[in-house]
Amino acid sequence: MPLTLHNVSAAAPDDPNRRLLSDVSLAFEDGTVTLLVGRTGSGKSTLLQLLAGMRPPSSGEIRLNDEPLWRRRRVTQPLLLQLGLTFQFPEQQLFARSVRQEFGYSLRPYGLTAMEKEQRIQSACEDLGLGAAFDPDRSPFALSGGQRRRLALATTIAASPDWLLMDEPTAGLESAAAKELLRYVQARKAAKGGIMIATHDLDLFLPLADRVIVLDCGTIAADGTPAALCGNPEPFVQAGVGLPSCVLLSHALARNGITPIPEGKLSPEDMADAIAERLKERRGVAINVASIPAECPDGNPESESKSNKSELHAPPPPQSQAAGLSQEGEHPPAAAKSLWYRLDPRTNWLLYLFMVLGAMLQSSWLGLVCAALPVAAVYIGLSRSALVGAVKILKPLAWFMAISVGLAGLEWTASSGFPFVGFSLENSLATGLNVFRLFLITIASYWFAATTPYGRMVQGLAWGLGYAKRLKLPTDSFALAVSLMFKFIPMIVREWQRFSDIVRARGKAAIRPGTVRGRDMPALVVPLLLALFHRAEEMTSALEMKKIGSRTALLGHTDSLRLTRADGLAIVSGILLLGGLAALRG
Ligand SMILES: Nc1ncnc2c1ncn2[C@@H]1O[C@H](COP(=O)(O)OP(=O)(O)OP(=O)(O)O)[C@@H](O)[C@H]1O
Repeated sequence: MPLTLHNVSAAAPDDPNRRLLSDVSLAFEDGTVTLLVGRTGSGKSTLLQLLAGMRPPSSGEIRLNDEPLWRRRRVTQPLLLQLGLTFQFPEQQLFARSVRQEFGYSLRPYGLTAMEKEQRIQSACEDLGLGAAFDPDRSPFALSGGQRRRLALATTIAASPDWLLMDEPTAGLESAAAKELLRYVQARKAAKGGIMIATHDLDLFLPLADRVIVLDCGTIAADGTPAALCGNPEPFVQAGVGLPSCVLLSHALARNGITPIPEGKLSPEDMADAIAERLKERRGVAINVASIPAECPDGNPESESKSNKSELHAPPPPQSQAAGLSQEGEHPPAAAKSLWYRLDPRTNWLLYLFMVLGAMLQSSWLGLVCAALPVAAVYIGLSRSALVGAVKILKPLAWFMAISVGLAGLEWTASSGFPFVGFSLENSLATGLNVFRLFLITIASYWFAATTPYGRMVQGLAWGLGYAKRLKLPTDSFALAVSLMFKFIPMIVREWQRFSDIVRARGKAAIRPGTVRGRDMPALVVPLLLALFHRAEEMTSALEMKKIGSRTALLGHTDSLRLTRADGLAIVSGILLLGGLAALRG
């Protein structure tokens, strides 16, 4: 049952013109272990997610057992059941009250009997060396970090998918646990389907891999057996992966006059045997060390100097990758050409405050509808990803609004001893007015967070607070709270996206990407909240540290702030609109 990609490309969700993968054609055969290697941001996770049916390709086709994976923007459940994806930091996906329930969630789509489930759990725990230490009724949160990581991997392994796709499975695993995983991969090789591992840990996985695919800027830079690539390791160097230890050792031995280790000796044990063999030969034959050039690994001075050169002059990371490495939220998306992204942050602050004040001032529905118009207008020209993020935040808020308005209208009366439920439109509308105001303020806040990179936001704030400081007002704590709040809003959207991908992969729901089933909500919300608490804690400490280090560091520098004509126009329009809204209230 081969898994194939034909001319597959993938675009960035926030910019259809930015390609994360370009024209990739690959075929994966049963019984193979394939490594995906490449520097960070080269597209390994993107490729795994495409193969797992997590996101559709922007062009090209993916087929499993000769059937197209995607039909009408969905992957059918029978195909999804054959694919198992483990994410980076898998321990963050845990949510259930017990280890057994955690497995239960991952196994539910497979319709197994209770006994089959129990066997799968036992076997997956043993496979990952969790056996004896593991009580299925224990809370997963009572486990150590490494055990949680293994448990999360075990939940996918227990489902026994034909194609097991693992993203950095050994990151953060202790060496013994990594060896258990290695043993599992080795043992599973004979089963139907195959295994794909995106990894930076070449040394660990090379000896058992059948194939290595080197990715560079979303394209296939090399595709071959480990032995062939170690024999000609230039693609590793070109793609910024670095040379595996077996190649480095071979080079070092050659420099010391020991003939390079034959191809295919990739594990420490095999290399040790080969070295012992060479040393035995050496005792018999006197080797003229001086005849081997000092810089030459394989007797070919050209290849070494070439490889050294490329190591020293590795190509700079491509733009797309540089973007991937940049600070979260520090740069607007590439597609972001609209006016809002180009304004000075002080203008964005003012427009945001005008929108909030405009909404706060209104006490009638007519006033609120008028206040909603400029809030809607500023969304014109936002990038696609910003709009998608806004919908994600606003949808649950709209539900909350509808439910609150409905509940607020309910009236309980006890006439003739019977409880009677009535409905007061007046009460309902009064609540609706307040909730709608909150809705507008949230939309305005999201607009501000989406259009103003965090660093610029802080600069704008610093400028304003500079004046407050002169009046001896306590500005630092205020700055800290505001900075945290605005850094947090886009982070919620990103984390929601990440965890909704994880529950889709675990729950095997044949639904469109970006949607989540009601029954998957606990598996989404619990890890999401935990991750957000964790991030909030980290951010608060980091910002506090900055504050302690220097009272002004938190607020940053304001030298790069420049007001342009467009800023002037935007501010004047904002003031006029606010004046109009204030008059409306009067
Ligand atoms: N949801 C997204 N929106 C925009 N860009 C994205 C998104 N996901 C990934 N990218 C970009 O796609 C490129 C490839 O990312 P990917 O995660 O596939 O790389 P990787 O090789 O797995 O990196 P690593 O080794 O760090 O995990 C990066 O430049 C990244 O910034």
